[in-house]
Amino acid sequence: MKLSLGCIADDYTGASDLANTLTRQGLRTVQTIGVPSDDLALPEVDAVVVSLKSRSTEAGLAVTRSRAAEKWLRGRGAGHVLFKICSTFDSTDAGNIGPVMDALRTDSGDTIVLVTPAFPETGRTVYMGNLFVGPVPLNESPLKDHPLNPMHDSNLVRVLARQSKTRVGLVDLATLTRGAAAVRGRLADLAANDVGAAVIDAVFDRDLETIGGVALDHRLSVGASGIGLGIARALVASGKVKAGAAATVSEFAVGGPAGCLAGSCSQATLQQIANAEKTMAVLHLDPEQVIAGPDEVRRALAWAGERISGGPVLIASSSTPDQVQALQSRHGRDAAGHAIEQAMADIAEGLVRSGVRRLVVAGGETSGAVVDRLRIPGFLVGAEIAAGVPVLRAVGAKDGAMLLALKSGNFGGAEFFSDALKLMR
Ligand SMILES: Nc1ncnc2c1ncn2[C@@H]1O[C@H](COP(=O)(O)OP(=O)(O)OP(=O)(O)O)[C@@H](O)[C@H]1O
Ligand SMILES: O=C(O)[C@@H](O)C(=O)CO
Repeated sequence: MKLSLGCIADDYTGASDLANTLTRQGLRTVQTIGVPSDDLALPEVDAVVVSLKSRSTEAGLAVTRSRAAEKWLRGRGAGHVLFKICSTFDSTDAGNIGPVMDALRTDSGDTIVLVTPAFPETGRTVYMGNLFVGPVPLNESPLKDHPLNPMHDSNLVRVLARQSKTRVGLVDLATLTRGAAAVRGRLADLAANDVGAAVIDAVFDRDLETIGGVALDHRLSVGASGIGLGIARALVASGKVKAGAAATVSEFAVGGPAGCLAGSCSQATLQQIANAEKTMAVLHLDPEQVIAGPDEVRRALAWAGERISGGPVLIASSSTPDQVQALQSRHGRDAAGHAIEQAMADIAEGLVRSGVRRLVVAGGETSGAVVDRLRIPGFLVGAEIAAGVPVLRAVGAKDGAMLLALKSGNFGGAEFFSDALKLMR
């Protein structure tokens, strides 16, 4: 297997978002959980998205894991590697986007790296280096209240410069609009001035197509699904990937009981949970009790056990920003987050033990904890539930056939949970 594109995603929902985008553009794509072991039978594919849980870990660990993934991908022939970050640039001044980018740039030998989290289909656009979420700058969006990576600066040149050892420059929309040659010229000027990373504006998919073509001159790029779309279209346009070759994923029904878990506290998820109350049984965990010990997990599993044969259930730890802040001030941000993630993984494990084979999970970190606990080594991409969220069919799972949907916190429409289950037969 010789890969046309290798991808390293810093969380699992982000990985399935990217795998979805690549598949929709015609690339045969598989999402793996971590660096695949040699005995994992992978189908013939154009792209592999290695999912890491490295967005919110200590930066050194994120670097080590990302380098191992890059080595594996290069070893399978990937000439270009995309480091997939969040379309809302989730990170702190300690990392991890800058440190991982720096390390991968050194390994790849590139003088300059293109960086853009733009993903217009989900309202993420970049102008003059400033990231917008829908109509508002990042720092005015709900991301300012993110439980792990609150974003208070929308200027990505500044944000990345605080994280990276290299100088960071900008390729603005005016340059991009003049075409690929103008972008190449600007990159050459920046590189000549010792700038190692260039944030590039993008507002429309056509901007990403230009960016994708230029990115393939290099061995590394950094961004969200939008740049993935651009690169995929460039690979197809250049004939390196045969258009429409994407494998059709088996559609056989998995059936049985279905469960949903929400650990995301994003505004979008809170609204989706409120709407789910109309169509399924919903249990709101008491986060304080989750941290106190295992009884809250037992209570949740007993509650689910009484209802699951009658229809899908949703179990949520999600709270409002004020409640999240209060909990974090009592227990610490990381300790609270970790305890709740592990409780969600315990609940997922219990649900699967009781026969659930269709599972929807909301939240990147939450999804990471759940998928790790279920020891699922990889996924093939099925139908698209919402922009950036596909149905995933597990490959090589010890529990046999299984369908999952891993929803990024901010993604999906108001009825996401029922929309997902309608497609997860
Ligand atoms: N009630 C709560 N109070 C404090 N923290 C919580 C609560 N419920 C969940 N959490 C934690 O908040 C974090 C949510 O992160 P997660 O990545 O799962 O969602 P997200 O950030 O909205 O999604 P994404 O990363 O896909 O955008 C997790 O660490 C989770 O354990
Ligand atoms: O890019 C995004 O917004 C998502 O794929 C994601 O990474 C959220 O965790």
